[in-house]
Amino acid sequence: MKAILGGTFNPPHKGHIGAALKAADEIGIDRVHLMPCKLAPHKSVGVSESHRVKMIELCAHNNDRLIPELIELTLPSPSYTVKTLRALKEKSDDTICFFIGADSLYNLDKWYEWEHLLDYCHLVVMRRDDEKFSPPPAIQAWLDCHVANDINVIHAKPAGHVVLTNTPLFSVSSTEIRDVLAGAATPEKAGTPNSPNVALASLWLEENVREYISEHQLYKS
Ligand SMILES: Nc1ncnc2c1ncn2[C@@H]1O[C@H](COP(=O)(O)OP(=O)(O)OP(=O)(O)O)[C@@H](O)[C@H]1O
Ligand SMILES: O=C(O)c1ccc[n+]([C@@H]2O[C@H](COP(=O)([O-])O)[C@@H](O)[C@H]2O)c1
Repeated sequence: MKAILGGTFNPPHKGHIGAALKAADEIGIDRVHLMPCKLAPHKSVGVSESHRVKMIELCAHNNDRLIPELIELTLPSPSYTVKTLRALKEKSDDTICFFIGADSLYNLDKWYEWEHLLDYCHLVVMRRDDEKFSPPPAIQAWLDCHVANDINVIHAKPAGHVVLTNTPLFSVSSTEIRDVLAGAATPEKAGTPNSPNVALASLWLEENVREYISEHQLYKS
């Protein structure tokens, strides 16, 4: 069984890693593959693919439960997940558990051929915010048909189910980190080592990722 967290990872942060490892614990999988997209379908990305890959490799270097999965960089863009899953299935028959945050789940019906996602994988949903779990009606109706009430089902079946995990909340996003780093870069907002801005980036970034960002002057406004 292969667990995959797809993302833009611009930059990767401890929210991605913490939530994914807790979700993996919950479903009884040891390792999580971090899969950077080539071009996110609904986002513009200001940082090069090679920087995003390097930052993922640095995260994997820190924790042997994390493995980079770079298949989307070899596929045409944009990175539509259903196409990626098909490509993965051509390479290996492994059962795939595709991890997404609850915010991604809420928008799932906007994804390319979204109703076919479960032909190729189980979806594992990580909690993302404080609010009550409240997907829009179309997604809720779809969940009613596919949610696995017993976790063992994803070990017994090759695809077709959604697991709603109970992962702890990691209240951070790449957007917040980018904003903080861009703000800290301007003279009038320049952070001191004790400022909340710098503290937030230090708190949520892996140390070697923070060093990499600083060395390559990423996210400066
Ligand atoms: N703090 C978090 N807790 C749980 N899931 C998360 C968290 N951050 C990101 N994810 C999930 O990880 C996947 C990849 O996220 P992504 O790389 O877009 O990060 P992001 O922080 O949401 O980025 P951005 O702020 O740029 O939109 C998505 O499915 C997203 O929902
Ligand atoms: O397939 C799609 O249409 C689709 C639309 C939005 C996001 N995704 C995938 O979802 C994952 C998280 O995306 P994002 O934009 O939150 O970084 C990443 O692997 C994207 O390729 C996929």
